[in-house]
Amino acid sequence: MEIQRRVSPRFQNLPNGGKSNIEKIWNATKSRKTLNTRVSPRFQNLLNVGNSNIEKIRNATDSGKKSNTRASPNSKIVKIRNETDSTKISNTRVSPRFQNLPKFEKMRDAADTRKKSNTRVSPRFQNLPNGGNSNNEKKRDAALSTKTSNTSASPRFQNLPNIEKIWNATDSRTTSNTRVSPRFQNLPNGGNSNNEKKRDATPSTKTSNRVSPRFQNLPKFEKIWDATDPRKKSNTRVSPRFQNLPNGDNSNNEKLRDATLSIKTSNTRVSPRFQNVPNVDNANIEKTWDATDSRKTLNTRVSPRFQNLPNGDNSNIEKIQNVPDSRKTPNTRVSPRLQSIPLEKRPFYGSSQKRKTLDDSQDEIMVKKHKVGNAKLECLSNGYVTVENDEKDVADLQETDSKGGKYGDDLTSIHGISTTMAVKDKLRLFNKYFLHFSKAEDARCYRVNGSATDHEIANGKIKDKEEGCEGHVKQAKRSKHKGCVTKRPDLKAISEMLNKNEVLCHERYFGDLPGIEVGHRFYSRAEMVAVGLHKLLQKRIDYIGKPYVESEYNGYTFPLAAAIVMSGQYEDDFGNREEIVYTGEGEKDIPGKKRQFRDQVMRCGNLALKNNKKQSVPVRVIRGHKCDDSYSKKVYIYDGLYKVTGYWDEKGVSGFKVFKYRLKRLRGQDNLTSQNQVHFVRGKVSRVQQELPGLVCKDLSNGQEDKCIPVFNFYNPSLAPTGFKYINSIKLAKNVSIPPDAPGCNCRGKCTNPRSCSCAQLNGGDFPYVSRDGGRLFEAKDVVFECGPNCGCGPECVNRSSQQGLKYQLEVYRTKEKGWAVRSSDFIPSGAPVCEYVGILRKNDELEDISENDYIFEIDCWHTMKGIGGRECILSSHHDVRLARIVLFAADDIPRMQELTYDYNYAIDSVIGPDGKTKQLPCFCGTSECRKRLY
Ligand SMILES: C[S@@+](CC[C@H](N)C(=O)[O-])C[C@H]1O[C@@H](n2cnc3c(N)ncnc32)[C@H](O)[C@@H]1O
Repeated sequence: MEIQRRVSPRFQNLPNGGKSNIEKIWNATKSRKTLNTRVSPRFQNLLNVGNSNIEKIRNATDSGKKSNTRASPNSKIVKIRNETDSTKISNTRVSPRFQNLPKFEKMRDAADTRKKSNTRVSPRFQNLPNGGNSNNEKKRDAALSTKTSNTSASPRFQNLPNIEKIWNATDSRTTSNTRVSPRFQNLPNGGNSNNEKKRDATPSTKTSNRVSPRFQNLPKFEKIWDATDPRKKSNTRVSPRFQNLPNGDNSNNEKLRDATLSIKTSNTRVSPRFQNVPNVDNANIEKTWDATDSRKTLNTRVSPRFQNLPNGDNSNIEKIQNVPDSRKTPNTRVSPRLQSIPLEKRPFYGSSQKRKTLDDSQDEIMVKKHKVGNAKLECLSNGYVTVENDEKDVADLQETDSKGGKYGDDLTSIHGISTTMAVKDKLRLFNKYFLHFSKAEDARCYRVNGSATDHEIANGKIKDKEEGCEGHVKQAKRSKHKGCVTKRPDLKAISEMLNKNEVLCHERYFGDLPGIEVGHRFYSRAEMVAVGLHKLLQKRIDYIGKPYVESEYNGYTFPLAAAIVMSGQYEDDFGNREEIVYTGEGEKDIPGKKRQFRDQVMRCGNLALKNNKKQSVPVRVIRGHKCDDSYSKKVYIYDGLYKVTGYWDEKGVSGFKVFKYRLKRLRGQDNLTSQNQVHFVRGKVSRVQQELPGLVCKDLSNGQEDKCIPVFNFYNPSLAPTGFKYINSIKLAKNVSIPPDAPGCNCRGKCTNPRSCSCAQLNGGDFPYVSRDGGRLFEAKDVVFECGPNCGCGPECVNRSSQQGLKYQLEVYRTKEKGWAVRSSDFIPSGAPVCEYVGILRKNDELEDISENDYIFEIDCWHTMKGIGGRECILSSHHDVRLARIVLFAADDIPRMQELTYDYNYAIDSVIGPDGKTKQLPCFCGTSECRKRLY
């Protein structure tokens, strides 16, 4: 890049005109910082803040950070970090230990190894005679000065929290060479005379020649690296092993080596991200990062995303609880700009859940969750349904509403997280397991048949042994019929959650569930179990056989039904919007089949519904429909509370006795609308677009996409978006260039074997996507390495998931208060790539008036690498993280026609206008988590 030729004044007197690698890196880093996508893209500038349904799958924990872009509350910090760490980037000397790691790892590693290969002469020694200027001397000197620099933070960092100082000090050590070691400061001439320096250098030379037997087989560079790397605040620490040794044996080198070793042993530690994920492949990339990076100190923080994962990873939570308060929250890294803002008002780059779970009373979360179960008591004792009197229904529903919800005020939130968010989090957890088991399934299928997945088999994509293994297909079909072996990841996911007590409501209870509105869609029965809406996977009637606590149900007769599913499986079911005739359960020949083979009996669920009628206890009704979008091929919609108004028995279609129940929908509830009904039908735009009301543009992409992108404006049908040019790939400003294509993998067709695919290796030894639904991101990654132009695989390869154009039928529409927005008339599954954030890639200093520009997106993979969500950095053609593509992924399953949003997470009061005054913008996202102001 042109900018690489710029040499910092600091270094202009250095050998080679300062064009050493480090210089180039330094300059490149600066250029990285200035690179921005100035976006006037297709949807990205249309995405509004809100539900964050487009976010990184890695949860809302660290969502947002869009504010970093322009408001950039912490951009300064990010820049410092970039400056220091990015020196790593172009260091081409890579420790042999890491040569097989992805380039990115190498970069990181290289940063720390740069001293060993540092052929630059410390300015301090440039005047020494050649003899004193030997490379070894220089290296030793560098090592020494590096060590000492750990003891004090560069003035640049003195206002940063400790963690930052350490981090920055670590990486800034190269520049600290000019500082005088405190050891020498009292010497004549400040200890700076060359002779002194030489004298000082000599003893350390001697000691450094002594190599612990443990290290004698290591390459020399490694030894030096071990000894010199100052990550190692631990340099000053003496390993307990050595503390009692006589001084002679207690040499610094030994200590250093020991410290190094202890760092190395941390390789066996698993990144907190993975510790709780069952059977997860503990990607080397993570381990290496943990082991080699001084940012390790951050490992003590556990992302709230994972705190509720299996086993609770208590050890890490303990760590959090034990760290000083100042480090418990993301406030550990605070831009100087924000330091004057009180702690509670500082921007928080994550979900409110994260903020909450990091405080001291997080244990209450589970307690409160259990409390949700108390709702049963309240509903029952309210007796708010009377079968005879509809007016009373309304009154009772209103009464409970006015109390702040049917479950009382304390149950409208769970530890400060709205119940809506709690439900969302559970579904995210479910999806995480789902993708995990889908991934395992991919691997299993690869082992069995080389490539085909069961999903492909089930979808009929694999028909014969040419494409898949015939035996495997037959086996899959057989097991499906027997119902004995299930490979369905949704069932595995829910059993995992049940085993680990991770479902939202452990007890069943009656009435509405907080956080689940009428119209809520679930894409399998398993999801309903996860949130406690209907807790039986197989049965249609979810009932309570006897009360959990007798005293809570004075006088009520059990069993009592809590919820029923109408899935159209019963030949005798009938229902419209307000009234249902529901067939009792049992006595079918094959579970899951329709046919009755003997008389039904009045027990279990059937008896429960009868008791519901007698005691006026309402039942939740869920309507199931066929749905191609869904992995279960069904979708289940919550339709609200119904009362049982009558029951009888009759001869069913099969000639046997069946029980029938008439249920009537309680009044005063939201109705299912075209927005929340599953049978929402919108004609495919291509055919009926002319007739669609509000259509102001047939195809915003002007034919650049395979699918047209219509624009609707129901508020002003003559107003289409203006000042907008659609592009479908990043454009480069004149002075920005993209690196040459990286070498590719040697796979053919589709990449399937992670061991032989070099791109999978770059991703830590596995593919980042699961094959399901055309590729879904399995989990959030720091950087995703996709296959590129030099790879042998074809365009259908799963590791090109974000390169395959728009997969979903997007449309732009005008909102009432937020300007233009985007939604999809297709269902989007979690982890699916939605679209790329494209625009013109410019350098910072070429952006004018950024305070007035809402569409700038700073490209900086530190966001994703540090768990900041909202987007994913993708490298495909080249491997330069500074110029990664930014792709937006679905964080959750996104129902049709729901606005696509991500949380910009602006810090309140962080946006300053051109007049120097704070700018304010009310937020209209309408979510339960709304902070009321955008900024
Ligand atoms: C990147 S643009 C999004 C596209 C924008 N809606 C448009 O029509 O151009 C961000 C701007 O959208 C508007 N916006 C997005 N989300 C909003 C929200 N929740 N409340 C209010 N305004 C919002 C604000 O004007 C914000 O500055």
